[in-house]
Amino acid sequence: MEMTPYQLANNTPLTLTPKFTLPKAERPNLSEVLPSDSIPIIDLNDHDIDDGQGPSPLVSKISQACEEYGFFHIINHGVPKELCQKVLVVASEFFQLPPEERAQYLSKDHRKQVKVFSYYRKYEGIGKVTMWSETFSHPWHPTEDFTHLLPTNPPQYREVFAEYARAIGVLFDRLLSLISRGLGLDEDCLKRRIGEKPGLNTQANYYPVCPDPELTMGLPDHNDLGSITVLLQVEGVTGLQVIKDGKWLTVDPVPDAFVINLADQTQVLSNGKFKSVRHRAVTNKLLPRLSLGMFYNPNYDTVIGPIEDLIDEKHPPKYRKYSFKEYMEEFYRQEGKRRVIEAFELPRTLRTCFCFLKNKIK
Ligand SMILES: O=C(O)CCC(=O)C(=O)O
Ligand SMILES: [Fe+2]
Repeated sequence: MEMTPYQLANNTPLTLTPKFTLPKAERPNLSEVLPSDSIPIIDLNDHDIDDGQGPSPLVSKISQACEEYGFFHIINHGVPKELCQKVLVVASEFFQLPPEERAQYLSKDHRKQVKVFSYYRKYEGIGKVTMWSETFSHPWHPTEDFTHLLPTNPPQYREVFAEYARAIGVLFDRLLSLISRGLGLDEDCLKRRIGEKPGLNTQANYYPVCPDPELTMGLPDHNDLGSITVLLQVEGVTGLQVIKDGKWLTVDPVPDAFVINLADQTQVLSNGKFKSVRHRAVTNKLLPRLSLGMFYNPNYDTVIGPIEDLIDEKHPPKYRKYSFKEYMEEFYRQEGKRRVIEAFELPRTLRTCFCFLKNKIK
């Protein structure tokens, strides 16, 4: 049965024309992707009192997951199930609006706060290939600054989103504090280092049904930019994959869970102890998929670099200090390659020198 293709906001039908087809070497190779059984599921209700001997069982589990995977699920996270369902409904209704209604948000200008766009990658000899998805992105806090820019259709969008953002704000504080303690730091350390007035953005990714998922990608492989990401995915439709020991693993949705993934700034702040993991989203033949990421980024003026308490002779700094503005300039310079922190790595010879200078660079 022929399906009617999804109409992107720019009124292009999403079909397997060369514009949306990946060169052979870049295809997802789905038969080689492994199942996700091993990705940790962490219960936030676990025992969380430090007993004076070491971190609480909850903090130990989190820090182990951050070190080994940089990716984990959380359950019993305190965000009501109904609220998660409601936010997925309004986000998915948004993508069902007629293309001309979504088109008012179309923009390639990265400074624009509220925008609809599609990811693409440039390939040598081929040029741009557009990914099999559409993304709607906007800030999630402080709501009074941007709510008037959000859609009035679907009618509940603004209200549901504001409620979801409040709940996720509380969750971010808890996660940042658990991850900070997992690094052996005080609970406010990470949040303090990510700094004042963080850039809080959300991204709803819609992946329409694809006649041949082997030929396309929903979202190409990348690392997230900020500190941590809280991702909600619709249940029953897979698509997210992460790389572990050189192999792609699927991250199947776990009921009532969020996926937490560490992003580049946490890898740098932790001096490489905690991993920002490469991930991607593939497409599906039978069902469309929707994911909703909530991001917590430093603002442009914040200076990021390995936290001094984590540096000693055995752990010389792996990265130089940079402002988040510099990081983003590098990000845009790479045009989607998204291997940004590699540009801030210190050459090995310099790392040990920095140790001698430790007191000076504080
Ligand atoms: O759709 C997904 O599961 C992945 C989304 C993602 O990686 C992102 O928005 O950064
Ligand atoms: Fe991501």
